[in-house]
Amino acid sequence: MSVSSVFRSGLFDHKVAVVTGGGTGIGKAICSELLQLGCNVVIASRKVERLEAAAIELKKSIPESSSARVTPIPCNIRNEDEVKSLVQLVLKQYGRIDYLVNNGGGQFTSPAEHMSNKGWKAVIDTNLTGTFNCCKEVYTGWMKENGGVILNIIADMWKGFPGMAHTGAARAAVDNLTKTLAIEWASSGVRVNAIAPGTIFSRTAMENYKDIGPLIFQMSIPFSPAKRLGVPEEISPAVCFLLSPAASFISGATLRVDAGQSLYHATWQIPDHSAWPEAPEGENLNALKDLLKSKSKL
Ligand SMILES: CCCCC/C=C/C(=O)SCCNC(=O)CCNC(=O)[C@H](O)C(C)(C)COP(=O)(O)OP(=O)(O)OC[C@H]1O[C@@H](n2cnc3c(N)ncnc32)[C@H](O)[C@@H]1OP(=O)(O)O
Ligand SMILES: NC(=O)C1=CN([C@@H]2O[C@H](COP(=O)(O)OP(=O)(O)OC[C@H]3O[C@@H](n4cnc5c(N)ncnc54)[C@H](OP(=O)(O)O)[C@@H]3O)[C@@H](O)[C@H]2O)C=CC1
Repeated sequence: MSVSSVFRSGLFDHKVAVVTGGGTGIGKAICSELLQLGCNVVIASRKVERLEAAAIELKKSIPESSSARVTPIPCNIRNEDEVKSLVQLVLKQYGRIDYLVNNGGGQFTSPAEHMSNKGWKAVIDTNLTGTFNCCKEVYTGWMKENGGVILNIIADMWKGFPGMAHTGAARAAVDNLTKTLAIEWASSGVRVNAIAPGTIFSRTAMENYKDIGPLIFQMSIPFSPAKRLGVPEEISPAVCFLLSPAASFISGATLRVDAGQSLYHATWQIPDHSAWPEAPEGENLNALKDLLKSKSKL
């Protein structure tokens, strides 16, 4: 099926997507695009006021000719009971869940040695366990019998994630979970994929890092081959593609939407030091020492 026919033919009409963190940043751009395509959207996250304000804003973007609706449902994805209740509420209201986008998540910056156990757990519970909770409840509640598509948002953790060890570990785990679920749930007709964004600017993403937010986003620019930051509207088309029938043979894949950032420099600076263990004695080490001596004479 060609991409143009998918996006023109109303294949998202009357479908239902649950998007965690759908009221801000990347999630909001995904919802906006799905609504444009005729899909009903449920946005789920913790901060009720912000969620409801986002739903009002998103409603305004729905074309008059469209029957698509947006529904805010408060939910902390870390809490299994709240996720169960989210799925039940969506099924009660809409009677189906065609798409799950696990976008809700985040972290704080800290060297690993200074992370408290509580902080580590908060990030693992949010990004790994929260994603698992949503996948499991949507699968058992609907997709097991009816099929569907799951899309997990992860991060550029391919070279480790110095400064954010908790999220690096959680996102790498979700990358692996994506592959496992793609196989375990294939026989239900469920496709499971992930997207790993590069550094994506939005006001809400920046504000999460408080005073250092503007600095860390600005400092990221030289580390992108694009020499600019991405914006949420550069992630949402890839999400819609992977949800759509145009991706009907894609499962267990992680798509990097990062302008090549993951192939380029790492941001973490390693200071000069002499703490590394010595290389073994021998002719190669002697030759290396000779090289360094001659270099120091230059
Ligand atoms: C430019 C670089 C970009 C890198 C690429 C990635 C970018 C993004 O992902 S941008 C999106 C950012 N958005 C978010 O992060 C939103 C969601 N984030 C959160 O909700 C928090 O960061 C959270 C995951 C840690 C959850 O926080 P919260 O609900 O407040 O959790 P707790 O109250 O249970 O706190 C638990 C515990 O966590 C530690 N902690 C939290 N924040 C910090 C911090 N800023 N610095 C150090 N430690 C932190 C702390 O131990 C907390 O316990 P208490 O000390 O008892 O409060
Ligand atoms: N911006 C970037 O550079 C990158 C972002 N990402 C990831 O993309 C996703 C979206 O981030 P982005 O839009 O940039 O940033 P935002 O901070 O705008 O979005 C994070 C969203 O997650 C929701 N959320 C956080 N914790 C929970 C929870 N426990 N339960 C339910 N919802 C939760 C937040 O809502 P609330 O606080 O109301 O719960 C918020 O809507 C996140 O997972 C992020 O880590 C990945 C790579 C890069």
